[in-house]
Amino acid sequence: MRLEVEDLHSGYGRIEVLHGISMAVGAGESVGLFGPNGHGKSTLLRTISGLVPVREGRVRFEGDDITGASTDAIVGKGLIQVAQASTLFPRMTVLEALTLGAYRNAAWSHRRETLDKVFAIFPRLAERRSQHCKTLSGGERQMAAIGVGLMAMPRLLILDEPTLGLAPKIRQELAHQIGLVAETGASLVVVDQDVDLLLGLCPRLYLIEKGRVALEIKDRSQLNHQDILQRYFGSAA
Ligand SMILES: Nc1ncnc2c1ncn2[C@@H]1O[C@H](COP(=O)(O)OP(=O)(O)OP(=O)(O)O)[C@@H](O)[C@H]1O
Repeated sequence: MRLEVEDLHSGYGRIEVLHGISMAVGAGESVGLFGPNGHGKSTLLRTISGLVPVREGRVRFEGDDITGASTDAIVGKGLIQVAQASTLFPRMTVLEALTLGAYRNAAWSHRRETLDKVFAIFPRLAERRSQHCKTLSGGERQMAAIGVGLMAMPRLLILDEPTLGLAPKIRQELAHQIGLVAETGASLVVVDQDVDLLLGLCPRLYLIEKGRVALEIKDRSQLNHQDILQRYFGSAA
């Protein structure tokens, strides 16, 4: 298993947000997380990445126990969480930001080949390599944020709502590109509100409700969209 999360508890101050989450991601597997707003998806991702402390439970990455490890150590192992696109370095060019993404030791010596792969997945980034990040459109900025993550040569890439706020057409383009990212061999964990998009990308999904795994969908062919809506919103509207 690339990632194993066992009975994970975490939260902020006196509030516990995750009440014992267990989940796993295999090598090269793409796993989707969805569920109502504010029920702990981002907290789960941030706890896995070491940004929020673990209170109870275990996180293992490629067999190593990384519970309580520093974010540096976690990133060093190739567990990469893509930053919010809005926090991309505004004054850097696309090329500078991408190059910075390769700072991890293991990735630096491969940065030229990796850059070619990133440009092959995201041709718009190649076209805009000299443009400042702050002048990119929302969709392009998201592509750049994922590109920066890819430059670190991730073993597992975490995407928290990559299509948030994007128009349907650009959302489709990005979904296709995330599919190409999955083909690079990196495992993916993707949170998105767009359940159709997740179903297209991820053979396995977890529904997160009230800080717990409410449902694991192992075979998407057995579940149609209506069923998910029923489960998710309490109606098949
Ligand atoms: N930095 C923080 N300090 C205190 N409480 C927080 C913090 N971040 C999140 N929370 C709270 O933790 C709970 C879970 O939030 P979280 O962002 O993990 O949910 P989510 O499922 O990712 O929702 P969304 O889809 O809206 O991002 C919410 O009640 C939220 O208000």
